Amino acid sequence: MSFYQHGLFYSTSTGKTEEVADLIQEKIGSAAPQDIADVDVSSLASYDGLIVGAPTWNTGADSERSGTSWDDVLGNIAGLDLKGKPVAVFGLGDSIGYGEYFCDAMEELYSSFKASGAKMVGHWPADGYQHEDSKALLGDGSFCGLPLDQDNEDDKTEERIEGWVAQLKNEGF
Ligand SMILES: Cc1cc2nc3c(=O)[nH]c(=O)nc-3n(C[C@H](O)[C@H](O)[C@H](O)COP(=O)(O)O)c2cc1C
Repeated sequence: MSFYQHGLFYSTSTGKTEEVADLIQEKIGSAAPQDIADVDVSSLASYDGLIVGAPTWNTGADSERSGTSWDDVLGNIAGLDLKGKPVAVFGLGDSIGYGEYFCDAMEELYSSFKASGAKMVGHWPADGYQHEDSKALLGDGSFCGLPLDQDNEDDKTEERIEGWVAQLKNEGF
């Protein structure tokens, strides 16, 4: 029996990231997903590990790409002390309609949590996606987290989550 407590936090505009958060919860067995809008971000420090997810909107902007409540709290998160805590990012996007900007907002979550000292886990190979480009690419052929495309590839989502969750467990999550 594990006494680790993992938190799962998301934001959404049209509900797709919330649906995916529910599926991730089912596969990993974390606590119920919470909308980051309903949370005092200082409480994030009380978890043993975090999974955090956002959609990408605000195409073409330099920052605040999620278009959701994350945009208001990422600065505060960067200032928290999450030293050594495993944190994994997922993102929702449209790899065809917005193929130059696929899941860009993942990069903003990644950078903010990384600045807090968190141990970033859950990088994911970019093979098998249809995007042209993304800020969330790390330069080594991987994304900084798990991108999911409910607009074009929802048939791949469950398998991707299962693979990612298995990887997180191998990475000490
Ligand atoms: C106006 C608009 C802008 C969008 N911009 C992007 C984008 O820049 N990059 C991307 O990957 N997806 C983009 N998308 C797709 C959404 O991220 C995608 O539909 C996502 O699943 C929505 O998640 P949500 O329902 O949780 O808000 C955009 C969608 C709309 C309608």
